[in-house]
Amino acid sequence: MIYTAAEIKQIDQTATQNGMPESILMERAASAIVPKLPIESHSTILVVCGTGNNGGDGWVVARELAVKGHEVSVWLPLGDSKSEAASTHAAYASSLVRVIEQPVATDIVIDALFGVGLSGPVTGKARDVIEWVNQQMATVLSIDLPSGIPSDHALEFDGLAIQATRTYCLHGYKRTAFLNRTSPYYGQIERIDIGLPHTSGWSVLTESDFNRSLLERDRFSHKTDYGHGILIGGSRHLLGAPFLGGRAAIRSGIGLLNLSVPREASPFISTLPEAMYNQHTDVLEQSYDAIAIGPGMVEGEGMDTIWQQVKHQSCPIIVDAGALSTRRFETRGPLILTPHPGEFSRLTNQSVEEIEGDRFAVASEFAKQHRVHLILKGTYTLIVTPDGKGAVNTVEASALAKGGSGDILTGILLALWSRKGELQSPSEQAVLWHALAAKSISRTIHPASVLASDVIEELGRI
Ligand SMILES: NC(=O)C1=CN([C@@H]2O[C@H](COP(=O)(O)OP(=O)(O)OC[C@H]3O[C@@H](n4cnc5c(N)ncnc54)[C@H](OP(=O)(O)O)[C@@H]3O)[C@@H](O)[C@H]2O)[C@@H](O)CC1
Ligand SMILES: [K+]
Repeated sequence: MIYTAAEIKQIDQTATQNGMPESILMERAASAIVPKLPIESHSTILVVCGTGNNGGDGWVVARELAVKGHEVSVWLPLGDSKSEAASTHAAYASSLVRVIEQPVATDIVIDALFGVGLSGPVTGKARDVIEWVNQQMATVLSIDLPSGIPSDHALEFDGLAIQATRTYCLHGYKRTAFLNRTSPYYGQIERIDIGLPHTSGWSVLTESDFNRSLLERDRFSHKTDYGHGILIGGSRHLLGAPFLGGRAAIRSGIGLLNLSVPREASPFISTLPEAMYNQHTDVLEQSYDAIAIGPGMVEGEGMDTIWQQVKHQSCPIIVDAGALSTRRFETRGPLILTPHPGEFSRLTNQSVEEIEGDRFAVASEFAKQHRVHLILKGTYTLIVTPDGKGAVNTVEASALAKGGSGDILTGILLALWSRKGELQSPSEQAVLWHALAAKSISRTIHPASVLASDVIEELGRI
């Protein structure tokens, strides 16, 4: 689960009001973190504590490590704790550890300077403290967040934050763990359960969330059980995209596929004989289980006429690439938009920087406002439902950073949305499948060298 700072504060406050004091939550956090710390018996440890509750967590971790016999120093560069819970812990812990005035080089630095209480870019003496930590050769282990990293968005982040080796995120992840500008500071991330209830609208997708039963087939099934979709794509100069998308749809198990392509694509039809063909000028006579429109299309070239027909269908409609260029949100069935940040910038009139700096909020707001399913692509693709809730894909696959990848995702989406509503979260499963196939093929072909068609062939191998 992923939380904003305000959500964490609310959860914290509810717990406190119901008899679960912050000091106990700090105990819980520390007792869950300490066994996970990669510390050897001879390691020297410096815990850098700030004046808030993040510093309080640091104090309890320091105490526990000292009790276990480690050599622990605590540095309070910003002065004594201002929080009551942290002060209580500090009072006892300071009798067990060495409190130092000047920092010394150690093997391990535990960063408990700032957590979710940071507001805006770091000011004052803390800037020097962060720079000092970043100059050390030590393993840096951050509690909750790398200090200096904001929790929710990167819009005001000025680049000054602790570079962690590893970050232990308390209760849930923070949004900035999945933003391009801030995620590198986290190092490896690990979530720490502190026994509080989960209430977030955002979840994290990992490899284990991929539903492998997607690839199962009933021995008595028929092609119509797996859906009939149509992919409309291509333009005079972009003829490959619909074929990539169509092949991906078939490799993702679609029962029947129509490809609607421009007349100029005729020479390529023999490359995908498994599909049935239409031309863009044909009338959409049949009803389909899902429609995908856009790969390789450009505005003009009959797009408006095609859209007029498509929008009256009541099945799910996946809109990608060229078909995203104008704001078409009125459909009878579910609408699934799949923009990359540049396309999303044109849809929202916000800059790519604004989108990338605050993806979760911008994507959620847009999905709610237009009542659409949104797949905002990127290293951490967001999959958002019309209620503004969503998930972030954390299966990273650098092989997907090339032309053709989006067409493949559209094909997988078409296959999964065609399956007559039998699937839970077809968009999430499509994004995971796409990333897992790319990750899998990258084990035998270097990611720089992987072709979009290699990813398609891998879909059936994961
Ligand atoms: N439910 C949970 O998950 C639980 C979470 N817990 C922990 O509590 C942490 C949150 O603690 P928190 O709210 O006390 O804030 P925290 O991050 O320590 O920072 C506050 C300090 O930052 C300072 N400061 C602010 N902005 C600044 C700036 N721009 N530049 C410089 N300074 C700035 C501010 O200074 P002030 O404004 O007061 O002068 C204040 O001293 C959370 O991350 C987790 O570790 C657990 O303990 C319990 C359960
Ligand atoms: K921290």
